[in-house]
Amino acid sequence: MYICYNILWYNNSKKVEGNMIEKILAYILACCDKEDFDKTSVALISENLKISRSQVSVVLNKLVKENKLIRIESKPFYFISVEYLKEKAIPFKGCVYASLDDLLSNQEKKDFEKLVGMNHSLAQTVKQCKATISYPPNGLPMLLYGPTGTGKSLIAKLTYEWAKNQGVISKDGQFVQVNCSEYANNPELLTANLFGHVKGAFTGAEKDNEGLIALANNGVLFLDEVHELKAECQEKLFLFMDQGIYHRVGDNEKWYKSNVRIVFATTENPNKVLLKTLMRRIPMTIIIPSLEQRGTQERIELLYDIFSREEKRLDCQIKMSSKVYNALLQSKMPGNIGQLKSSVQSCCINSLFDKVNDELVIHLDSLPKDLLQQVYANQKTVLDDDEYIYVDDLQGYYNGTKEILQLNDSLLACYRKYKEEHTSLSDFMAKEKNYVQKYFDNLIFRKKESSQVDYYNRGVQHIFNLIESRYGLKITNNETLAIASYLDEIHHEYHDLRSWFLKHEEECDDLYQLLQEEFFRATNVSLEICTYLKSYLEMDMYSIIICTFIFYVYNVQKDSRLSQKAAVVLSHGFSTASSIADAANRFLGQYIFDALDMPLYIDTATMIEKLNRYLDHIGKVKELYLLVDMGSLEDIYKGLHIENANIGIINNVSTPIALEIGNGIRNNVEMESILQKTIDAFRVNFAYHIEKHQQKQPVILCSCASGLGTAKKLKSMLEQSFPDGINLDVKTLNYSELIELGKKNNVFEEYDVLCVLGTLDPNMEDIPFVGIEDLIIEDTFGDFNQYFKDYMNEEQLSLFDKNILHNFSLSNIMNALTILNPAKLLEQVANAIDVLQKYVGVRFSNRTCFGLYVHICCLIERLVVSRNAEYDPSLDFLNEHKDFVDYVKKAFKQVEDFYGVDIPTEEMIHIYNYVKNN
Ligand SMILES: Nc1ncnc2c1ncn2[C@@H]1O[C@H](COP(=O)(O)OP(=O)(O)OP(=O)(O)O)[C@@H](O)[C@H]1O
Repeated sequence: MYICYNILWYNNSKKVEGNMIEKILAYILACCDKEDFDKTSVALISENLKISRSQVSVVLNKLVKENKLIRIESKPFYFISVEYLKEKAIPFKGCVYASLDDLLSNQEKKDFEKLVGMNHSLAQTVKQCKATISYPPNGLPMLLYGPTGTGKSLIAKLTYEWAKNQGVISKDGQFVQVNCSEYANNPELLTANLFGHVKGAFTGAEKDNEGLIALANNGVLFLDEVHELKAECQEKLFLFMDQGIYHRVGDNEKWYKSNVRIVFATTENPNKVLLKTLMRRIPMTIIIPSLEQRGTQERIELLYDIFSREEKRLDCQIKMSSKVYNALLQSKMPGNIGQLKSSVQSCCINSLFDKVNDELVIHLDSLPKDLLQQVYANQKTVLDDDEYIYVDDLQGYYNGTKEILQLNDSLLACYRKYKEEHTSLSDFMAKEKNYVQKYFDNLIFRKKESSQVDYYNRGVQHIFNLIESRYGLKITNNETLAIASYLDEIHHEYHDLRSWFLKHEEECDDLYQLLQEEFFRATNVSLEICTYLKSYLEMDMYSIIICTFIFYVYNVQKDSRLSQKAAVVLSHGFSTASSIADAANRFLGQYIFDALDMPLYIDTATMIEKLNRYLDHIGKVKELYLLVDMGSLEDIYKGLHIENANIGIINNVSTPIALEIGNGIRNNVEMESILQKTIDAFRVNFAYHIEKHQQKQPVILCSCASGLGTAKKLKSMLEQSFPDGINLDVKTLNYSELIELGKKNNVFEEYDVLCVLGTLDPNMEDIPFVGIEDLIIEDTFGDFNQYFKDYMNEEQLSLFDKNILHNFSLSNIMNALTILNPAKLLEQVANAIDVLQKYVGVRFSNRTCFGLYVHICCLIERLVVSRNAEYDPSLDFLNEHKDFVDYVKKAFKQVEDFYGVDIPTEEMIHIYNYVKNN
């Protein structure tokens, strides 16, 4: 549909196009001036200006993208001029609104909109409050539990306001707040105030008092600091909570009724301070996070919220020095948001006399004493350059381009470049993969402790277990966590993401189309992941999210050790091949077949071209099964660009044939017998052909980031592990050459590299990597022998396993690899790694620990031996991962001092990669 519009669009001359845009803009502005907003629908613009609907549509979309129009998504859509909104000083954010009311009447924030963090750290809290207060028929009691100053009272009040605005409680229902701590020494008075009393009930009770419970009838009673409520008073509440009836103090005869929703709040552990019988009656306990748990963005937003109120109150602009800003942003505040608020207010009071021309300037000396002390204790803050920050600027800081939107922008920019400059598809993919990988890496290292992330994490784990069994695609725990954090970002930035997407929808769909055509398997896997996620999270999976997953999966997929065999159904017709492949994959319960749908009248050359593009993307395979519908088998295989693999082609494909072949592939049956068995079973008129390409000699490549010396020692340990009579070749290669030249290294030209064995994954396309740690740990070394199945019989394989287990014990490796005292070195490195785990806040798996032990021990030895070697300072890495470098420095200080070495930044990158792949 879009393509069609585009053709029309470009067919018009520029001048006509310019006139048309002007005309439409002027028409919409005139309608807005007359407040005839509903005359700006596509149909009415087209009718009044006599321009075709499709042209109007294209212009309107373009103008929304350029921020000249706002789109109101009612039925039908209509459009508001941004010039008009600016003239009328009507504030707006984003370019799409659900209704005109949303845009025009929603200027004053109402109920939860006043709560900073409602879409972020408090999103779950707000959801819980809304659900509890509106639970039929009369809401349920709830308890807000969190440290002082975290906003419990505010949340209670906003819950009440929300319920009133939604009509959950009636307009006359009041919010009645009682602070139980004020009555700590006089519990009887609290009882009398709550339940009311009759005249003469106690000394001083000169007249009847109906009490706060009666006052809160049809509204909300908020009992703050409920831990101060004495046990007798808690007990008195039970009957009221159960049946809504009570006696006034001094009158045990008459029953009173009140319909009240109760919200409790406490700073103390409710299970310790409240009666169990009371806790039983409160079905919902909502935990409110501390200021520290809210994250920097939200803290800035809070600062903006508090400061802008002070600006209104003082009727002036406020600016603060960057030191003040840093202190307010970074200081520890046990009193949480309450303390942040009072600190800001005290800054304003202390600076009041420095007000010049309606501008209040806040310097460091206006900070409250406790913050000032923290500033002096933290030299870094004091040494910052002094600049001034206006309160209005803060908005830009927390609204600043969100990382997820930045990622999307980068993905689209790269796609645009690919289209405009016709760069190669593989370069384009490499760049896109990089953006996604970098983004996910950052997520791994960002703090992400929230119940929401935990929830996503469990879901992602479950989904990837399913994906692993179907597609053989494995991801690490860290990757699961990164995906969970990505979903958390989607959830938090949903509104901005949605606006972004609507603005770029057409381009995202184009990108998706390209990926779908070129990257079959990654697209299929991603679609399946997104379908699961969609039902799990109940959120729309925009095409840009699916594209992100495609890039991600494409990257992970290349490491998959199961991709040694590929099978593709190739058939004429709109979706014949896809249908066969899809049905077979479903029956087999595993993803075996890709599909290439071919137009009916495609010639053989074009078909082969398409097939070759497919082969380029699937990477290295040892066996390729081609299931075709017709055509000469010879013509096809002769044109294929595939090396070092056997190709089995069979014609007259159908679903049963695909099933038979898929079953053989799944059970690892040899190619020839699969195809012969299929022919025998179906006995129809079809043929197969196997094209055996000459095999290069197999080789195992040892290459270690810790140096060529380590690689050579590994080679000899591996050779000693081969059973007698096995003469597989093992070669070594310098790690930096491997990284720099990749598959252009001669060894790849001459040999069929089965896998790379070493200390750090060189991340090579299609070449599996086995870390030494995989051989040390019994659970994972089993994966290693799969590369030798074609070269050893069962008996030899089992002997090989035993030898590996014995030769590759940690102590054997250490003894073989270092000349330093291995036990001492290992102990020191292990201690340092323990400390590093604490700093980065991530627990390393056994596998990562073993990998790091071997890698770092070898590194230390290398540094000791080549003390004067020069290293690249890797400034980019230093800048991007300052914290990590600091952690490593601190954790390894003792090791460095003991051996008199300095771990260079270049090496930190390797350590970082280990931790990242944890
Ligand atoms: N999320 C928020 N957005 C905006 N302002 C907030 C937020 N949370 C708290 N505040 C403000 O911080 C101050 C302290 O909040 P509040 O009194 O509600 O905390 P509390 O948890 O009830 O404290 P306490 O336990 O000491 O009674 C209030 O002025 C409140 O308006």
